[in-house]
Amino acid sequence: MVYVANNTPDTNLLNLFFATPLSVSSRCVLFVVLALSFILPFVLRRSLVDKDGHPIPPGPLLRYAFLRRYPERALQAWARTYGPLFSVWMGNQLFVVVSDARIAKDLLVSNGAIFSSRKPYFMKNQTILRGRALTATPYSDTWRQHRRIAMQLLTQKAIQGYAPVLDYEAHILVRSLYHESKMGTLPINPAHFAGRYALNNMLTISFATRTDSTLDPLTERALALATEFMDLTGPWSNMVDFIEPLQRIPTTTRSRGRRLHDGIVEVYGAMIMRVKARMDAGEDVPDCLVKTLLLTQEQEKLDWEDLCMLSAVFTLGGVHSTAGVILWFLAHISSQPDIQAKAHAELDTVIGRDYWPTAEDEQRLPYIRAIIKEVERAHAPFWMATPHYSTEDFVYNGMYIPQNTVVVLNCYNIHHNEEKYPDPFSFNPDRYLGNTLTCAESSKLPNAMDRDHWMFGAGRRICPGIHVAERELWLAISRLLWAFDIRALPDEPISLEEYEGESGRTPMPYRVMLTPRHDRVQALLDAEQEVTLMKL
Ligand code: HEM
Repeated sequence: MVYVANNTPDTNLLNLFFATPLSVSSRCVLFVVLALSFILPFVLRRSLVDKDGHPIPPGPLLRYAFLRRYPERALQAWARTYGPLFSVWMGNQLFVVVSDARIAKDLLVSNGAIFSSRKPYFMKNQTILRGRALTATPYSDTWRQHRRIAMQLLTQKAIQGYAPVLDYEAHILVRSLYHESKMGTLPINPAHFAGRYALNNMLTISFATRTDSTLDPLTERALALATEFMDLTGPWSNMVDFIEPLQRIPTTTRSRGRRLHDGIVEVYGAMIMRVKARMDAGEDVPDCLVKTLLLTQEQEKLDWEDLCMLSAVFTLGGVHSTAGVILWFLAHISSQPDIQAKAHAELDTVIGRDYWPTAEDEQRLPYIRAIIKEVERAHAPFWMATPHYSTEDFVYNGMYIPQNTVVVLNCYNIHHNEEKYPDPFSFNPDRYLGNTLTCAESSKLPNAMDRDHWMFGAGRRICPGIHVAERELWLAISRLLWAFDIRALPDEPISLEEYEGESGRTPMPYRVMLTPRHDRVQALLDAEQEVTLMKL
């Protein structure tokens, strides 16, 4: 299994000192640099004001080099102390943390022209993605051009074109879980299945292909790259991102980043060449991202790295995130028999047992929709979205946000706001009953407090995969509920607090029992077989 995260970023000073091959003098220099980063009093906090004397938002005095595991806990504690807009220094970088929906809208949406860039993070954006792949591209004409190209495949209309594929993959997901768990008689770890589901959807959209088993080497390789990406790209888990001298020494993290870059180019480069070979041979390759990229490469002036990174980004961004929500759903619902009973009652009344939910049934199943939105709120896979970066000085409510500040959307706090979500730590789908909007529609509401949640980020950088992700989640979750009674094992409690991953979060490995709810399940599942579209 490769879906288990390998969490060893350079978040540990001792690692850095003892695991890195350095001379004594280099160690001394490193020590001084680190000591300065940690100990220096924070003159800057007091002296950093704009020309009119506005101070930066309040925040902790100590300068942090990085935040350890579960940074949302520190952010929540600081938000309580310093308020919904506070600042914190990480090494040499000023962060402003937004913990309130209204402020998020004011800054990231209404002032999107200023708050839509990306910090040139050493690990993610310079070493791994080389400033490409949309998510690493600064707010610029290049970003606009790449986003336009990507969006051609991701609009509501475009996804209608491959709706049958999404439907089929959801079928295969439930079918594989059913058969691999020996018709629900054995406990099963759903991670690899959810991963392959999301992976196949992204492979179809990007490369017009799919994997045909969890043992397929491409499944292993692509999921491993996506896992490594999530582990290496936390917004503040890598010290090397914030202490520049460290970028010049050969740390383990730096080598992992370079290897990951090379792995992405190797794997996705080879897949691009396969699509090209099919097109050159006159095959009518179905519409997909790579076909679009190859057909427009000259006109759009895309180089080889652009092709590799753009074709990889759907898989890097759209696999662990979507699979993560499915895994959080199963983890949570497996100990919620009452909620399942209500969901099953709705399914039996509206859909019946001869067939299962399709994309068209969404508005007819309000309780299932509400469960999905509640999972997205309570278990968003990114508690801090992807940080934005300011490109101009800005003053907000008397607080100065200098140019080149990292702006973090603190979804954890926003999703646990008492005013918007009473009793926020309880899992209560009822809070979303009556909400008929998609996440994309909700993100455009004028009143920030009316929005369903912020799982897909905000403003001009909002996740471009929002439509396809919503469709995937709907099909997978509504069908898992239709097919199974989902139960945790009495002696294997599932943690809803701990997780793996530094940027995207997935639950710690767990097993559940998936017991078929009725005797129509097998017949329906066996109506489809696994197919191979193209062997890579
Ligand atoms: C449940 C699933 C998903 C979640 C929770 C999610 C979440 C996010 C978030 C929080 C961001 C950052 C937004 C911001 O900067 O404000 C983002 C960006 C992005 N997502 Fe997703 N995403 C998901 C699925 C997908 C899928 C399926 C795709 C591809 C088809 C995708 C592609 C991207 C890309 C390319 C970006 C970078 C956009 C940019 O910087 O302009 N995501 N996503």
